[in-house]
Amino acid sequence: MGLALTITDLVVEASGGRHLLSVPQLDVPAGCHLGISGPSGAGKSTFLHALAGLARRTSGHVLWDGCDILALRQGARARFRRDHMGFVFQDPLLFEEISALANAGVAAAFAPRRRRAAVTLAAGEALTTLGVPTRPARPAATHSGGERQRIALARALATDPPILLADEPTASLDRATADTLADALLGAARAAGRTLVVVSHDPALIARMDRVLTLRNGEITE
Ligand SMILES: Nc1ncnc2c1ncn2[C@@H]1O[C@H](COP(=O)(O)OP(=O)(O)OP(=O)(O)O)[C@@H](O)[C@H]1O
Repeated sequence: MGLALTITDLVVEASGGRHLLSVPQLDVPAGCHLGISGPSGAGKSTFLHALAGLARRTSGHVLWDGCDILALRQGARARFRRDHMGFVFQDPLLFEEISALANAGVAAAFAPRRRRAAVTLAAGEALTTLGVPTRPARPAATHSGGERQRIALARALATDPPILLADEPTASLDRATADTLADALLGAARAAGRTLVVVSHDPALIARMDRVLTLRNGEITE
């Protein structure tokens, strides 16, 4: 099941003090599929980074089921991300020399010892569900663009995170491949009631979200 998001008085500043992002209040229920759109430079990636506690010079509150990620120290934030969040980016960011399964299960190396086998198992299951061929094993570099992005999605799902954060997940894919990835992303979110936040310029992907926020100059317009 997903986590609910509550933001109050969130401000992210540039080093000179300029406001890159300002979100006075936002409530997103658990399991919601939230789309973030807006022109280039509007603050979309900054918003996503703030949700994960990764943005610098941040003030205010970002609560996931009541836990304020901005109030946690660095180590606790990293553990919160590890235990609750899966990330997908425009670039799949794979280790090119190792297999799809080794990539999808890479979180096992960082998981608590008792969870490692489950992460590896879930990685294999996610690849199967997403239709990524894994046998015979071959380097990730030899997989197609669409497969590579689905390997990245399987990697995000292997820890069974209640929150999925995606930044332009379809931007490097052609239309048909982008639609397949969108099916996979939304299917994975829906299957486990995950809270999904997707930053995208892709109107077809954004149109499939439960709710869409448009960012302009660092401020939200619904
Ligand atoms: N550390 C920083 N210092 C100063 N300016 C920054 C910093 N990080 C981001 N910015 C600026 O903040 C604005 C928002 O950046 P952001 O990457 O969030 O935009 P975006 O909406 O995701 O854009 P795009 O769609 O092009 O990826 C941009 O003008 C960017 O140059």
